[in-house]
Amino acid sequence: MDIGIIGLGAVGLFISSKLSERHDVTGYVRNQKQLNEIRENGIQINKDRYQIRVKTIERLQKHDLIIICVKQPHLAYLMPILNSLDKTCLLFIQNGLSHIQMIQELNHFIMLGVCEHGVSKVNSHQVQLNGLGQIKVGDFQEHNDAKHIQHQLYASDFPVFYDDDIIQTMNEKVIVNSVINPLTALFDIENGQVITNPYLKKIAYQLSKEASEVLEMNCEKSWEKVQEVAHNTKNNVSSMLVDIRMKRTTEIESINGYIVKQSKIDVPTQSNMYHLIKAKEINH
Ligand SMILES: NC(=O)C1=CN([C@@H]2O[C@H](COP(=O)(O)OP(=O)(O)OC[C@H]3O[C@@H](n4cnc5c(N)ncnc54)[C@H](OP(=O)(O)O)[C@@H]3O)[C@@H](O)[C@H]2O)C=CC1
Ligand SMILES: CC(C)(CO)C(=O)C(=O)O
Repeated sequence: MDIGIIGLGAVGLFISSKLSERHDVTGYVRNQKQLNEIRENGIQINKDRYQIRVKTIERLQKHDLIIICVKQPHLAYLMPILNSLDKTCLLFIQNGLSHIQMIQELNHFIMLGVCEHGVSKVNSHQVQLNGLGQIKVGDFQEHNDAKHIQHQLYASDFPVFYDDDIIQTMNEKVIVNSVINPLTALFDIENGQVITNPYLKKIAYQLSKEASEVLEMNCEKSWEKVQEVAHNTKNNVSSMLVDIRMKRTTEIESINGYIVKQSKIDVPTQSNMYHLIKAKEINH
């Protein structure tokens, strides 16, 4: 397949490299320095090197599939650029849920994805794989072809699965992120401490409960999932903590902000997380 990948951060670099083994991959970046470094060094994951074509975003062209791996705050900028392309398949891989509204306006076949790999960016052309997980993809609208595309993307060392209820899976993930991400970002701690510190664990439970009520999910199952992810990724630095450390805008609007906006009931712990992270962002 001819595949374009927008955003060569942790997730984009990882996906581009793995797909480049079987597909024709073009990565799109927004700064010339990163472009030069990838052209010069290729992409490095742990000790392996991969070569892909790389261009700046202004030169985006149509591909059979375009995978969008930028963070939520950067999606709005891409909307007119994507809409100027002839109709094709777009796959959005973001944490959070606020993009669901935005992408409805796109005149393309749209798929959504959930990334469960643990990857962190070492520098502009190098990522570290902390844990091989999987990617789940599903159709956003009816009559799409996510199953067919999933089949083409799948490889045993790069598992991609079809999910016939991707929104449900994204709801489950946003609950986990609404607990782990702000707590780790506020206290500058690794994921595991959210459940090993007894005081934080109480707040974590309250966050999980509020989010589950708003999204009409089973509270106990959600809490089990939060604990499972916190345990399995106990030594990870969450993506929100990475953003806070790098003094970048976080995805709080699309995670806790989304839950607060969706809520018809009072969700004080979720609302507090939202305001505390926004307060930290102001200091950047
Ligand atoms: N990292 C992880 O393990 C996981 C991440 N996710 C989710 O995946 C998404 C991506 O995360 P992650 O890869 O960690 O994020 P990163 O911040 O590492 O990467 C995002 C990349 O997008 C680039 N970018 C932003 N705007 C543009 C643009 N207009 N054109 C081209 N490139 C652009 C950024 O460029 P620049 O460097 O120039 O700013 C950056 O390289 C997020 O929603 C995240 O929550 C989900 C699961 C796990
Ligand atoms: C699951 C978790 C919390 C893993 O770090 C994540 O998705 C993130 O950091 O955004």
